[in-house]
Amino acid sequence: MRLRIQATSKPLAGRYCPPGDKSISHRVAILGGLARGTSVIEGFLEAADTRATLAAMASLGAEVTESEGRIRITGGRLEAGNRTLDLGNSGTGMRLLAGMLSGRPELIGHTLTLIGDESLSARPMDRIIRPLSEMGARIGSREGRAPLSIEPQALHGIRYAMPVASAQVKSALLLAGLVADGATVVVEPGPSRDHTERLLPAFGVDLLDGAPGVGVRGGAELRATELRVPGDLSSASFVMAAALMVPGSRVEVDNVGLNPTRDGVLRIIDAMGGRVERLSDETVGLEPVGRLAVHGEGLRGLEIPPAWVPLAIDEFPIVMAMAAAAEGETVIRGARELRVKESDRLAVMCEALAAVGVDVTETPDGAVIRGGRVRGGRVDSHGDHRIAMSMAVLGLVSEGDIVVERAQWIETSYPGFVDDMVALGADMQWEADDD
Ligand SMILES: O=C(O)C1=C[C@@H](OP(=O)(O)O)[C@@H](O)[C@H](O)C1
Ligand SMILES: C=C(OP(=O)(O)O)C(=O)O
Repeated sequence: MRLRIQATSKPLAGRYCPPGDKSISHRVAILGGLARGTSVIEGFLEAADTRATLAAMASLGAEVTESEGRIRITGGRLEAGNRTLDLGNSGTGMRLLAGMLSGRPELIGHTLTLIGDESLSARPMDRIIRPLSEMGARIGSREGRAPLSIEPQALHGIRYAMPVASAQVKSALLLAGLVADGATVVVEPGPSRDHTERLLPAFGVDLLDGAPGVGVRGGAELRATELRVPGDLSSASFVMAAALMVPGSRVEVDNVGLNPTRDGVLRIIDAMGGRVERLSDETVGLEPVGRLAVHGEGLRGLEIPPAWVPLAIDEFPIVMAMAAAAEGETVIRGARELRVKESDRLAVMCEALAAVGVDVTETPDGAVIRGGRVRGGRVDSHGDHRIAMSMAVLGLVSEGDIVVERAQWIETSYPGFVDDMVALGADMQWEADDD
């Protein structure tokens, strides 16, 4: 399916509630499946990635039911069996499950195979295989890539200094550490999202302060819990960018997660001169959540401090789209990690921006974007949800239409994206492919 976007003639306006947080939903599916009892989860993200993780836990024996917008997960009894688990497009699902499964005592003697789609099968898994193997895990791979075949083994804790800030690596090790002998401690080179650390205590697991790292001691029994998943700031950032880019817009964003380990996009918007008011702040359960008002009053280019990159790692495609619509030059450095996401996001965004007439130069670890004129044209999502949504947002301020081919990949993280944008006044429509 392709998505056609017309420049909007009127400001965007209204109140908007983002879908549930993807990172937290993955973690809740896994921890709920491990915990004894029934966990009740409100706001779980209904999207392809999180459904894949939930389905994997169900095929490992967790009971999952859904009613009245809540899911109930009854866990604590993983079933042995030789199974193939399909994680689709989801790096988080594959890496966290690999960590969780690699030491499960009830699965020793069996082999679990983790597979994914073409994009996921090209992404590096050696970053988890190496430290998990150090703990005693046995994980086969195709030269460090999926499919992964996991033969659960008794594990021992390690102290691991991570070479890159990655919440997926950190979480894979902490999940493995839940059943390892002794303490497992991870030390990051810089902060990455800390949802796993916030959730573990809610499921009855004490964290170890391994300053400057964080850890767990093996053997804790997880207990079911009730919690509400906040709205996803990464998904909301597409709508926020649209409101910032279309002059005169005012959009209120409700119930959005404001965890400081992943609010880099708010820092970037602020440094671009974008006006985002914090109307309220509260802590819902374990995570800070708030209500924001976003105003379309213009943006200017900036040099993004490399230290902010891990705090906004998934927002770079939309930041690049904002930079294209901003006045002046934006410089991105220290963002090589973007090359190993669902697509090579530096290459693909630079190609897409150039295709719609933006003056952009790709660099080995970033890009230089000179904002101003966006002519319009046809681009391909490269099977990457965030590329599709970023280019769709840019279509709102482009001279001619932007057409995004293979935009159905939006389903990966945000199936309601087009409906939400249209409800706020955007002009975008699905078109069937020609053939
Ligand atoms: O832990 C998580 O939920 C995520 C961590 C990030 O990946 P890395 O850990 O590879 O940086 C991010 O890109 C991904 O969308 C979600
Ligand atoms: C990188 C992403 O997800 P994952 O690594 O889970 O595929 C993303 O959602 O942008």
